[in-house]
Amino acid sequence: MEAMISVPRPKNESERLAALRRYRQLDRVAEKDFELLTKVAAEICDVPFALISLIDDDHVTSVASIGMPNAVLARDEACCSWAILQDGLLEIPDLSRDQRTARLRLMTETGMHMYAGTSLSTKDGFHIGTLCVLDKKPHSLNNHQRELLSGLARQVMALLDLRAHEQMLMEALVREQYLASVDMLTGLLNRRVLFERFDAEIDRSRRYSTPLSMALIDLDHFKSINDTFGHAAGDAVLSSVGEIVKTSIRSSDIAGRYGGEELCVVLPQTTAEGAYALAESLRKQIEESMISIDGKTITVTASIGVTTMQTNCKGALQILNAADEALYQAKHAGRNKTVLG
Ligand SMILES: Nc1nc2c(ncn2[C@@H]2O[C@H](COP(=O)(O)OP(=O)(O)OP(=O)(O)O)[C@@H](O)[C@H]2O)c(=O)[nH]1
Repeated sequence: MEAMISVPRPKNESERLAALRRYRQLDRVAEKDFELLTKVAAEICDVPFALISLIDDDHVTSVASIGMPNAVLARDEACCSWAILQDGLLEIPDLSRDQRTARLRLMTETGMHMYAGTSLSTKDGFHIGTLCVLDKKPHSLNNHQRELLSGLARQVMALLDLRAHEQMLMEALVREQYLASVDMLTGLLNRRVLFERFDAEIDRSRRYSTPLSMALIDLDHFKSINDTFGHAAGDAVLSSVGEIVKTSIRSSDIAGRYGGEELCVVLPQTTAEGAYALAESLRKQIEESMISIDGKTITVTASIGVTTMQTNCKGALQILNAADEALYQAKHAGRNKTVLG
């Protein structure tokens, strides 16, 4: 048996692959809109099969199809790999009579005989995939069908562009929302979002009569850490404490940076005892942590004020004041302590 022909790569292959990556998520989305376009292609060309394929480094993946299920083929096994080598339509009226395709499993195993595929070309001219039609009977398309198939490929590309843009916008939005809500140093919520979420939790707690507690964490003698080791070291300490807090709380808890070296954890559906236990665990973890910076190891302790929302609570400020008062007592009692107010 003759060996299968290996399909040459386009001259601009690496740039072509980079262009394809801009549409990276789309090969996982078999969308109804794309399927409809394959159906239209099959109708126009009066054939039972049509596919939209994206052509990656080694594979050709059909992302939408009619008449056959979506599949992944090795690049040397796909007619589409030949189609992207040229501009315009590649038409092979009988695969068995063309030396490029006569050995393809598509032909020998599934009995496919006719192929017509047109490249999906990006605005900068890279052929990232194809819209193609197939038939088990050998035949050619007429000029009208060729023209419509090429026009339809441009519509497929326009839809791919639209989806890629939507995706980019969504990612940018998620990134913006993240940047606008997180304190970069500690990785916890910033003060504004912390208070928005805190207010919402107060409302929820009132409505459902569930407990709500909070812990205010203040690093001890932080000024002397800055003075001794430098501001960058102080930042590293804050970042490390932020990480301890982030990894110790539940996903329903809300942790934020309240002020310079003060962190705040809002604990929905948590009693005073539960909040005290969590605060103690945080305090111990902070005390035991060794923060290495520039070959030096820095240790730090924290004082924590814990409080829980009372039934007659007037709002966030009242809870914060109570936690602050408990924190003051923790500092007054010698620091590295948790006080329940
Ligand atoms: N490195 C660094 N330092 C900060 C940051 N925000 C606030 N600080 C410093 O934190 C220090 C807080 O000092 P103080 O309020 O006197 O409190 P303290 O030294 O921790 O003393 P006690 O709280 O009483 O134990 C100040 O020196 C601030 O400049 C920050 O983002 N990075």
